[in-house]
Amino acid sequence: MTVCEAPGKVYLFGEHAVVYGEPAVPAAVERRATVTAEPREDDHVRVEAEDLSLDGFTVEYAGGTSDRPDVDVPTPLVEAAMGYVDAAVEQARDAADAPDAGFDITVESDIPLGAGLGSSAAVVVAGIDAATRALGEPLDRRELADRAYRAEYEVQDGQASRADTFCSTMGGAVRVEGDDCEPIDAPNLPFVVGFDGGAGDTGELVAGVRELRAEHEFAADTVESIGDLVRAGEGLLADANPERDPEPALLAELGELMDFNHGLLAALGVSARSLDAMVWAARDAGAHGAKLTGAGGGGCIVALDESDATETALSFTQGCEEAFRAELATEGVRVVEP
Ligand SMILES: Nc1ncnc2c1ncn2[C@@H]1O[C@H](COP(=O)(O)OP(=O)(O)OP(=O)(O)O)[C@@H](O)[C@H]1O
Ligand SMILES: C[C@@](O)(CCO)CC(=O)[O-]
Ligand SMILES: [Mg+2]
Repeated sequence: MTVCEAPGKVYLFGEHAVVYGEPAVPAAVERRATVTAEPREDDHVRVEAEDLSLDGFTVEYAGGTSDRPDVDVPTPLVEAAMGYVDAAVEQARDAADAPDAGFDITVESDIPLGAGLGSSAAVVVAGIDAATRALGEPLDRRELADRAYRAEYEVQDGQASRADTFCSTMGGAVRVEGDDCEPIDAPNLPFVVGFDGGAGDTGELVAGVRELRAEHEFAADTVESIGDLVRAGEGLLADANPERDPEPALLAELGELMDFNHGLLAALGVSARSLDAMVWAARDAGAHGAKLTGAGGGGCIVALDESDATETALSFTQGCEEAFRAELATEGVRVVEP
């Protein structure tokens, strides 16, 4: 039995635009998915997902092979819930040249699903790492990140960038532009997260932006403007001393870019009333900046505030179900039990 865990992430800048080749800067945070992989004698995949909630109810089931004969939940829901785990297992089988390898998989996670904190990427990264190690074929991090990206790309029908999975694999802050993925040195930024208790479907939200971008040149220009904003932000990070707490002036400039990024994402149709309410509550409380994080449509915002004011304000904001400080996860995917 092998146990691996991988972190979720927040986007400082660049979600959605990164799907179209613009740069993005996500940062891993200490909310993790833990996957246990135990090889089986047969070719079945049995999955127990303890922390799985879909559309307001919890799905708990044990899955057989991909047609899952022994679950009592309608197949489309099961496929929606377990698509990422299935894709991770397929990548592990391919990497180990073991097409009929069976596994008992357990997934536990403290990353809210569909909330913009990269739960899918963390599950896929930890799942591939645990399954390949269980087969005696551990992957180096670059191949692991690449295979995890291919898994998300498949599940999301081609609507995925490398950003989430590279960030969850490597930890820390990273810069992704197309196939160019690199860790970057960044100061430990004071992230505060607000969670509305809801969720958005990444594949659907990305598809919506793709359609808008194809239909209107101004939407394509908006995506390019996010890229310009990200390049400005990474320039600020490059000039900062990663060993020291960020200067107030840096936080103010980063926060201004975050505010602008949120506005552009809202123009692309991926914000929501609850996200806007939390963003404005954070700003009114004195946050340097605030924006939705991830695919949007519901879920989480991320703000910069070294004080407790934003976390307190969010906790009293109607529509905010949870507010918490998100510590930078400097370590990416790691082995809990070899
Ligand atoms: N604990 C878990 N157990 C099993 N599957 C999970 C778990 N957490 C997430 N998933 C899978 O990931 C899906 C959510 O992924 P999705 O990309 O839509 O949102 P996200 O990754 O949380 O947010 P974002 O992609 O915007 O950062 C769930 O529907 C489920 O298929
Ligand atoms: C919306 C998106 O940019 C981030 C989702 O967390 C999709 C992706 O990059 O795969
Ligand atoms: Mg995701």
